[in-house]
Amino acid sequence: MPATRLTLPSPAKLNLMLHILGRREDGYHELQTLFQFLDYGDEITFAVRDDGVIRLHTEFEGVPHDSNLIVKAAKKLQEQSGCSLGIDIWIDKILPMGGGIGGGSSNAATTLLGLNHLWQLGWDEDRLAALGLTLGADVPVFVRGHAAFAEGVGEKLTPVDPEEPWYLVLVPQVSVSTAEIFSDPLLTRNSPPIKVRPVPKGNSRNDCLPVVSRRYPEVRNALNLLGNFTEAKLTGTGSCVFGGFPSKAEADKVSALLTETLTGFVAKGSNISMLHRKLQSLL
Ligand SMILES: C[C@](O)(CO)[C@H](O)COP(=O)(O)OP(=O)(O)OC[C@H]1O[C@@H](n2ccc(N)nc2=O)[C@H](O)[C@@H]1O
Ligand SMILES: Nc1ncnc2c1ncn2[C@@H]1O[C@H](COP(=O)(O)OP(=O)(O)OP(=O)(O)O)[C@@H](O)[C@H]1O
Repeated sequence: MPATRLTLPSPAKLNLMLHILGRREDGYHELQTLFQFLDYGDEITFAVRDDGVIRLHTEFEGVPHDSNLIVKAAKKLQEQSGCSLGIDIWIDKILPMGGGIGGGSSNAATTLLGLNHLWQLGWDEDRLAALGLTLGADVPVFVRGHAAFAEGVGEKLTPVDPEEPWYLVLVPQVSVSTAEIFSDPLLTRNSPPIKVRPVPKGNSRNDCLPVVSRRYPEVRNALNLLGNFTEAKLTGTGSCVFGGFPSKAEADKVSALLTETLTGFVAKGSNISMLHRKLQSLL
């Protein structure tokens, strides 16, 4: 009997560097970025229904049911596969929204992979990643599940295996709109493309940082505080700020000092996403 119920992780990502090379005619930006996953994220439970209805039972503040990327992903997959089954969905949401750690994109990817499994569609990763890209630039890397150097708008992925340190991630209490940052006239849009592989050390800057820290004092403050202990970086368009440590104990020590005034968490960097590790264990 095939499974009819499944709980899957939906991990966060970090952008270890992010360079903006230019702007395309459709307004999207050409990037070079390095994605790594965190062993930290949401958990989504799926239960098959046979009446074709797609229902997300967990409410999101400020996100209507049909605008939720989980529901959008499920509906697109149902439409494009012609599947007559439906799904009940619940999520244990811990990832901040608008934090630059890819929560919405990750939820969409977990939904695509979870439903492909439960509905027994047999879609391969290429097809799921292509559908994912229509939902968001960050969805394909979560579908693939391997740390990657990304180009294009984030969809041309080359798997990489950077070090996997422990990270302290600070979560300033502001939601940053990705579209707002990408439309700022002061954004650097002319970084030279890196042509050498693997990406040489010294390229770890994030071109969004100056614009984000100018607009959001909370982010600037987090960067300054964490910068007293380690190199403090911005992920995506923020708001989250992170720094790497060689051990959990060291990350915990700094966390204990900083999280008196700021929210944050400690998590291990991972080159294979926990979603893929879980799916592998089901086979
Ligand atoms: C900046 C990153 O977080 C790096 O990981 C992502 O590229 C953003 O990915 P995402 O949140 O999935 O972004 P999308 O939902 O596709 O796009 C949100 C908005 O950001 C802008 N956008 C996004 C990605 C990109 N390469 N160029 C852009 O200009 C567009 O205005 C778009 O309307
Ligand atoms: N399932 C979802 N989880 C989170 N946000 C969602 C979801 N569905 C729709 N959204 C909308 O998408 C917006 C961006 O959410 P998300 O958490 O992906 O931001 P982010 O971490 O900055 O992403 P990225 O790094 O990909 O730019 C939210 O503010 C919310 O309005």
